[in-house]
Parts: sequence; C-alpha cells; structure tokens
Amino acid sequence: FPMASRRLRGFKRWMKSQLIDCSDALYVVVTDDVEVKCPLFYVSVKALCDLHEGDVVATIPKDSCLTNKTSSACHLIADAGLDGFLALAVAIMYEISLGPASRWFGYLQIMPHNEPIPLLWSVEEIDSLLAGTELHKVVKEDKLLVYEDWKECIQPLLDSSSLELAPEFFGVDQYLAAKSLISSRSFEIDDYHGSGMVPLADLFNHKTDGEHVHFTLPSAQSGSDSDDPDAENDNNEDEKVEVSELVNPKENSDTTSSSDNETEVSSSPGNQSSVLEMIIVKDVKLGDEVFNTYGSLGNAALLHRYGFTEPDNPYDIVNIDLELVLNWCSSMFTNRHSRTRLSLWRKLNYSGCVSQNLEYFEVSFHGEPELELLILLYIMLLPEEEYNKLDLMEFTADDFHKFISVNTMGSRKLGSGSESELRISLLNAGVREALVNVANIRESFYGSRSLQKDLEVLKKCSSVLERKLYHSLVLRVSERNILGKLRGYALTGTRSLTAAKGASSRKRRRVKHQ
Ligand SMILES: C[S@@+](CC[C@H](N)C(=O)[O-])C[C@H]1O[C@@H](n2cnc3c(N)ncnc32)[C@H](O)[C@@H]1O
Repeated sequence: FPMASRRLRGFKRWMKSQLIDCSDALYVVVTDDVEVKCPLFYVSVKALCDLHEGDVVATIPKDSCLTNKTSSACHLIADAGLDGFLALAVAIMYEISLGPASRWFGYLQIMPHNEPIPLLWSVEEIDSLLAGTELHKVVKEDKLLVYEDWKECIQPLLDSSSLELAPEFFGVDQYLAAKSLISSRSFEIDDYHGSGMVPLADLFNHKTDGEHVHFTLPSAQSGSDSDDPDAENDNNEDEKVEVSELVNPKENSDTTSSSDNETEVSSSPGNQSSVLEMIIVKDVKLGDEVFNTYGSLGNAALLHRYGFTEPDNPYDIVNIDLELVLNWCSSMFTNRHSRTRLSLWRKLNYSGCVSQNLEYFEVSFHGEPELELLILLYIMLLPEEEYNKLDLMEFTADDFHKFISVNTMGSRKLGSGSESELRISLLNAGVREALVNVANIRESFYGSRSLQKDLEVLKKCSSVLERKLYHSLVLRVSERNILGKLRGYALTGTRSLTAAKGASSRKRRRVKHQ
C-alpha cells in the first residue's frame, strides 16, 4: 500500500521532529483496504517483541498535541470567545486549511478525513439503521445541535473579512468531520490544554476489559499528585493520573464510568509535567496487537462516539422510558388510577434515572431491570384495598420494603432485607406479566423485522464494506437480546447467567448529546 506507507513514513519523521518518542518495540500497521472505493486507512499498533507491565512505550510532549492552546488558531479562538470542543474543532479545521504549512501536517496526513460515527450519517440512514435503538433520537438531535453551533459560532468567523478564512475548510461538513475526529480520537490532556488531539496515542484501538496500555502523566508527577495510598500499586481506571480516556470525561460523563477518570492537575501550565506517557499495564506477546481502552462502554456509546461496536459487550444496557411504562399503564387502567399510583411511588421517594429531561429505567446486560421499575409496576397493580392502606401511611422506602414482605410472605419477616429478596417479593404474577408487556412494547420500536431476521442479515454483512449496517445491526441485536433476557427474568425471577465481568455494577449510561 504505497500511499499508506508513504504517509506513515512521513508521520514517523514528523514524530521525531516533535520529539515524540515511540519505542522501537511498537510497530504501527497501516492497512489500506483495497476493496473499499475511497482510501480507508485502518491503523493499529502491534508489538515487535514481548512487552511487560511497566514498560514505557511512548513519551509525547504536550506541546506536540493539537489543542486550543497550541494551534496557530489560538488567537482567533480566544478572540472569538470559543472554548471546549467547538474551539478544538476550529483548531483542527484551521490546521487542515494550512496544508503543508501546518505544524501538524505530518500528523494530519495519517488521520482519516472523518470517523463515520452516526452523527455523519444521513437522516435516512439514521432513521433506517438506528430506529428503535438507544441512539436513534439522540443522534437526530445531535445533528440539529451541531448545525446550530456551526451557524452560531463558525459562520460568523467566515463572514468576518479580517480573518480571511477559506470557506471550503470551515463548512458544516468540515465541522462535522472535525467533530467526529474529536469524538473518536481526542484526549483530555490537562486543565490548561483541555481536550486535544494526541499524536501516536490515538493510533491504539480499543478492547473492552482487555487493554494493554494506559495513557498517563509520568510517574514522578503521579507520586506527587495523589495522596491516595492505594493509587500507586493499583492500575485500575480510577487512578487519578490516568489520561486514558479518548474523550473529555467532564463533558461525556453520562455514558461511561470515565467520569471517575479525570486527570487532576493544576491549571497553570508551569506546574505541570510537559510530557505524557504510554505505559504497558498488561504483558503483550510479540506480534500481538497492543490495545488501549476507551472506557467501560456499551455498544450504544461505542457506536455514538467511535463508530464501532463489539459483539457480546458486557457493558450493554437497554433503557425503558417512564413514558413507555405509563403508556402501558394507561392501556390497562384509568388515567386517574395511573396518576395516583405514580404519585404514591414518588411520595415514597422513588424515581427513575434522569438525563436530558427524560426519566427512564435501565435494564442491565443480564436482563435485570432497575428495582424502581419493579416497585412502580407493583404499586400500579396493587389491589385497591392494599393501595388505600399504603396511601394512608406516612411511609419511608424502608417501611415500604417491610410492607411488601408482609404483603407477599404473610407475617414472615423479610430475611436479610437484601435487594434480591425484595426483588423476589415484588415479582408477583401481575408484575411478571407487566414486565413482559413492557419489554414487548420496547421491542416493537425496532419495527416488524424479527430478531431472527436481524441475525441472518448480520451474518451475511461485512464489517468493513458495510460498516454502518454491520455496527447498527450489532447494536440492534445486543439490545434485543437484553430485552429477551428481561422477559426471561420476568418469568424466572433470576437474571441471565451469561455472565460477563463488569456488567453487574449499575451505572447511569444513557447516551447524551455529542
Ligand atoms: C483512536 S482511533 C484508533 C486508530 C484507528 N484505528 C485509525 O485507523 O486511526 C479510534 C478509531 O479506531 C477504530 N477502532 C478502535 N477500536 C476498534 C475496535 N475494537 N473495533 C473496530 N474499530 C475500532 C474506530 O474507527 C475508532 O473510531
């Protein structure tokens, strides 16, 4: 692949010029897929020898990163009062517009023009490929918001005669392309630089729960940074000095545990280390790919931000909106009944997860719904007499749990009062049936094509040549499998045993706007 190799050689020379130190033990592989009409570079990083935990495989000066502060557009950005991702998008578009005159030319040469995340799909593609999935609504809204941002903040720059920006580099499409690169490749560097593009670090692909490399501040600084005695010998994701997220954890804390992962360094550039390091956290064998982690993300979040999915992703979830549950209630009961039962649920201090003005309940990878949903259905279905009793009492949630145990198990005491016992008590015949109905309504959002048919289409689909179709199908299938497990949970009262690490701890992961 002559073109790809030429660009890669140029990138290596550029890294040297920027004092980026890439270990000889790493081998950057560029694949140029000849079957795809437009040139598609797919980069991965492999090990040229056995790598061991603790090995530093790259050192990257912060000054070589493309950020709002380092870009030659920094004055333009400051004068326009832009910050955050919008400013970074302007910095990227500006450096691209400079061509070979850009300090990042050698780096931009191996960067794709864009990452085909759903934000860049046409409205028709979004409607046909994402209908029913967790991403459908959010991506459509993203598209509108991005267009509004462009009109409000970027178009005025083009209209300004003093800036003389070349319009062909700053249009909506170029802005969308820059947004997709930021979404899929940027890192939070530190408080001074904010998020930025980090050469070399952004060539590592992601593997859920299987990463070999972490992106960090050098260890001397990490020692002084943290007063947590456990931090030094523990390379888990919560370690304060990690910079391993490929996204800004502050702005994307909805979809991931990465909000635990913020880099805490002071805000003046003077106090900070001037380099970033990539350190091996798990041994790699000669010839194997070296993976990073982009966080503990389900497929909706992976597709939204990075444009790919993973089959059998243990961090997958499905959300069931409160509105859907209330619609089901309206089909069963009078409006008054639903309303009063819902207020009792609220009076007991229950609520769903809330994000972007939506209230919803998560269903885990194992098909286990949130307790709050079971309690809501239980209260909806309580016989009138029981409901009246309950309504008259000044209850706390604890009293309510006792009420359920007495109600369901006679005078027997609720054993240890554990959540699993409470769940079993709540799962009476009515609640089980309601759960199945709610799962069926949620499933109907995917349209008339059966899961079986989805699986058949997926089997024949190429993840390279039909990338959008492939990843949207993996997302559909993973979500529908969870709904199937939810129905199983309703029938048996036990969560699916196709256990996978990590999925048991509940986190708020509704996908938020880009
Ligand atoms: C930070 S870049 C990694 C380098 C990238 N492969 C390249 O060619 O430049 C992130 C992008 O790599 C791809 N990627 C990373 N991990 C992947 C995976 N496990 N499966 C499929 N694509 C992946 C996605 O296109 C993602 O948006």
